[in-house]
Amino acid sequence: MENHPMLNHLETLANLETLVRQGSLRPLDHQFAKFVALSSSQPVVGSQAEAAVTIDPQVSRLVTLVAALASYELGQGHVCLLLSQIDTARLFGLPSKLSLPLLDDLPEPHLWQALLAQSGAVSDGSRATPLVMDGERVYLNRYWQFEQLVASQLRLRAQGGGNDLQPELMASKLDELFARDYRYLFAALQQLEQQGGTAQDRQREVCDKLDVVTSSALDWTAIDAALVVADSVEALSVLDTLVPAESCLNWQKVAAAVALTRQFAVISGGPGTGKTTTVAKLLAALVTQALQRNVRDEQGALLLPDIKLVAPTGKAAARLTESIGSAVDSLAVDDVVKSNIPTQSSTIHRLLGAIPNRVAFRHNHENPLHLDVLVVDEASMVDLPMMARLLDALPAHAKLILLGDRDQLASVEAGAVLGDICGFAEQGYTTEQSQLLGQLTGFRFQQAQAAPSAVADSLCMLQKSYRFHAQSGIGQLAKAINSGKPYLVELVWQKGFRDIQFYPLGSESYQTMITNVVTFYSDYLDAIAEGKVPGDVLKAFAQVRLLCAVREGDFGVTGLNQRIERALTRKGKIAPGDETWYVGRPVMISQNDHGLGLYNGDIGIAMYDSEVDPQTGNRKLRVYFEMPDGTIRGVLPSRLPEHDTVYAMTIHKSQGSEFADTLMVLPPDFSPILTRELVYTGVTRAKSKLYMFATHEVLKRSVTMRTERASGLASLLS
Ligand SMILES: Nc1ncnc2c1ncn2[C@@H]1O[C@H](COP(=O)(O)OP(=O)(O)OP(=O)(O)O)[C@@H](O)[C@H]1O
Repeated sequence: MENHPMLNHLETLANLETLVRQGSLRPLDHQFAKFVALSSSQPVVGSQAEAAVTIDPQVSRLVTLVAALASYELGQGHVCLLLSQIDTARLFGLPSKLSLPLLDDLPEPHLWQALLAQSGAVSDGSRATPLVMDGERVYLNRYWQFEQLVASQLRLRAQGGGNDLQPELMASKLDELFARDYRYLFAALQQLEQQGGTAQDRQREVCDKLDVVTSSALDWTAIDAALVVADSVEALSVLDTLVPAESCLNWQKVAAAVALTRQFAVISGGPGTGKTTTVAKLLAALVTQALQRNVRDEQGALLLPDIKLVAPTGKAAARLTESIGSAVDSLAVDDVVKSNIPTQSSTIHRLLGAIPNRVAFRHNHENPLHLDVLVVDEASMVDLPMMARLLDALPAHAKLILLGDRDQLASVEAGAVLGDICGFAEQGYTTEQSQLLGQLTGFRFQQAQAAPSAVADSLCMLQKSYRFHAQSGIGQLAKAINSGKPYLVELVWQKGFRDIQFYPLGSESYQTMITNVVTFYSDYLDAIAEGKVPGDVLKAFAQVRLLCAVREGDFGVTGLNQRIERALTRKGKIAPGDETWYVGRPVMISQNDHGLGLYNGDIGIAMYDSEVDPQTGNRKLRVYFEMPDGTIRGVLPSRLPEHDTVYAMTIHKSQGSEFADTLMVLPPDFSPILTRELVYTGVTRAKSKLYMFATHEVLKRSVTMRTERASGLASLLS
């Protein structure tokens, strides 16, 4: 009886159940372990295990624990459990006195692989088992399948796509679209003249504005002589010969060329590096190519690419609609080209056809999407399951372009798809791709040292920010944070940039933070009081946000929301009384409601309806939202899906948004949630001004901590 397998399952399960009761484990993890424990009692049919081991109690005990661990890791954002990285003293993040007894008579983790292979609940993916083991990685079966699908689709699409490319036509189109614009250089030179800039300063501006890469090969005496006499933008065109195209490298042009040559491309870059501008030009090139090809369908209609634009959240989709709209507007191309580039974006959920109360979507490989080109913005927010569903629904011929910032936080749910893909960016291009890109752009490329990954030819990283110039503290701070070197971050604060302000955390600065927030939020509340339309009120609210790293406590979203609410009430800006709902209450949706078209992360503000209800003679309080297409919708509070007050929000939830004034607070005690990616994401939400409230110590430690997400995607793509 002592070695009875069920007794052992039960023992492990009982331990796991205790952890659930203590709040250390999710009920879901326990349930999954229970399910796996049952499956594990089925030996592998026809295997050696069936004959020799049948149901080894140690195996079933181990597989039960591993199932709970894999499920727990998934909850932490990891796609799989890495057996080699199991810390026996900290299972489920527990202290060692609780962790070690869970292992009891189990062997050291380096022996687990062999034991797990004997379980009926584990396979290499060739059988329908709840767990899949791939080397040292253990997956929940569905997640293994998602990863396989994403990897195989990306590998496939990264190979081709340039077959119908017309290199000469596209090369001249790219030359036109990415032609040098001397206006920026002229403006910079004028500013330098006012400041008494030197020849060295002028040289720096030329290198920066014209993307010079081989500066030593240029005749700087002749160039400077031309610069000092140039009295107009046109006069700078002498630089066409003095600074020839071969000495420059415009990465935006390269990014567009990469996307022309592949069916799958990634354009990654920090805020304001021109991802949207580049994709607008790329779409113009694709439309031009189709117009010139002049292929018609049976009805005689011209065949033009069906282009769709999407983003993971409603907010991000609304931002994309706005930014691509203005990028397309400012393109120097024919109206017929412009009019065939869509500017309306939607959410990925909407594109895939969300079905209420179901995880499945209307579109999948059996019912693919109708499109030729798909642009996905804010791709760092797309988790592994969503990427898998998107790729599954993408028609075989379609081109997929991912835009995003690889340095931002990974998706809320499991995976770091964009980060994993971009890990190959430093490998360089293959000989074949270097030649093709050279033909398309006129630039010369260094070829990859070794055989690069299957996706390396699909990647382009944009480095130069057009939003944050050299005098911008936000840009410098973001760069320093990404370097992972705290002393560089410290140096940036010391330089005294006007757009960033650091407040060492303390009771005084805490009060300053609340006072600042109240002053900033007065703008949108005054707009309501002045009877402005909901669209304007939402715009005013979107100018400011307080971002927190954590949810609970005085430095978290919940505590700060209450404090801000009280402070605004004292100021007479809002009047909540005992009511949950009051005029001016801003809320964020935390649960998708497909029927209402409201999604997790959407922000609305409560205001009175402009019309009087004929029955009551009163005006109804509604919560107004901006929809992805830019329209405004008012919803009765009672109809809203789950939501929270949103004067303060987590940095996680702020992804895909930007605010003119961003206040950011880190808790006084360090915790593993505080990472470089978190701080970088928070800082780069600020467009004009950043106010940071933190201790130097916590900020320093956060900058050195990297988010690591276990996954096998990079190895499948290598
Ligand atoms: N090559 C360029 N020369 C001058 N200005 C540029 C260039 N590329 C982009 N810009 C300008 O920089 C700003 C940011 O560009 P864009 O919106 O394309 O960047 P983005 O990377 O998409 O930004 P975000 O991170 O906000 O999505 C815009 O005002 C755009 O007009």
